[in-house]
Amino acid sequence: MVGLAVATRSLAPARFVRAFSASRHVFKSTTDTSSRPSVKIVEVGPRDGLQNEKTLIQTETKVSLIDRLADTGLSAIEATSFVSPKWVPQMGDAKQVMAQITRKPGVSYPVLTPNLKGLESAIAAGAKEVAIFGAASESFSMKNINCSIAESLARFEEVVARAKAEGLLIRGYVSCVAGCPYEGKIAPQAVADVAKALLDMGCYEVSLGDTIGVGRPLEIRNMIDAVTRVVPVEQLAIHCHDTYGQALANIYASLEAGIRVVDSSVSGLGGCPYAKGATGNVATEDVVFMLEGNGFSTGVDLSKLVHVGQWISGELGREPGSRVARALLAKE
Ligand SMILES: CC(C)(COP(=O)([O-])OP(=O)([O-])OC[C@H]1O[C@@H](n2cnc3c(N)ncnc32)[C@H](O)[C@@H]1OP(=O)([O-])[O-])[C@@H](O)C(=O)NCCC(=O)NCCSC(=O)C[C@@](C)(O)CC(=O)[O-]
Repeated sequence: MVGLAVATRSLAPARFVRAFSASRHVFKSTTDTSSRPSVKIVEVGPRDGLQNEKTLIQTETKVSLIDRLADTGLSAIEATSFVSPKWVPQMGDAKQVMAQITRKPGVSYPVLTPNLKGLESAIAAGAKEVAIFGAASESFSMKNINCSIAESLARFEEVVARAKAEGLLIRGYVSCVAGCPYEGKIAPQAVADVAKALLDMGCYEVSLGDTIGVGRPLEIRNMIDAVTRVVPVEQLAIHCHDTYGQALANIYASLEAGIRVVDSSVSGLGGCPYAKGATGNVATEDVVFMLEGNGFSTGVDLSKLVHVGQWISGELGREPGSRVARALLAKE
């Protein structure tokens, strides 16, 4: 908790110092932050968080969100996606977003690219990292990217080859790792097969997405065990939606399995347009609070992050979705 306390003292308003101090007793304190293992957070709010918003959000709001997030210490911020605007209209300003953000040194701004057309646009927009996104469920793959799993992998091979030729980093996603909105339970082996295919084609990391938030810790652990038989745990990330309130528990189970990269969304924004009823990603504020209190270091300034979450929630006309933010703001 010392990392948090230090950040709070130097950067936050006095009321936050009081709020954090009041909650400090729940943590085991350590003075040596350098000895703490680090967990990388991939902030997906500007993409996964906003893609499902029904009302078109101004480009300048998206840009401001990304720039504010970069100022919290986050080192990876998924900025947008170069998908068909007919499929996801909210991401139709991907080019403008990439042109207007301030790229902070040390921060990566990955973007989603489902096909070569998206990749070429991403390259033209100056992206240095792209993400391809497959699924462990045939039905979800059809609904989300209009092709079978096998077709998607063949398509991704082309995307990866071209991206590598441009010197880009490529991240992979597997959706529906615990369940599918159309097929129900998904076998861990199906997840392992797609994850391995993505890694083999050249992804540096594969993020395991519980797209509809139905997984529970034991199921998530069994799924990770199946995946780590074919993919090194160091190359995995976990991506939890919080539909059934299991996200933090599932992340904890993933940490126990050795995963050290966690995707999350500021203020718990989000939901997938092709996964009806699924709520947002786990809130980044809640993940940071849990990790920092459990001996991990995230490099993220929680008080700044809470303010960013409060700001974007205000822009969207709703209360912050993070439990931690609500608790701290209530103390103001
Ligand atoms: C993959 C396609 C394009 C196939 O869609 P399609 O209709 O089969 O594609 P197409 O090749 O037949 O093209 C149809 C039209 O789209 C255009 N088009 C084609 N590609 C692009 C592109 N890249 N950028 C811009 N335009 C594009 C193309 O030019 C054409 O335009 P038209 O000739 O009709 O005017 C479509 O299904 C699509 O865009 N899907 C994206 C869906 C999506 O973004 N879903 C959310 C992200 S995944 C997610 O949220 C899960 C994740 C990652 O967070 C992890 C988890 O939680 O599990």
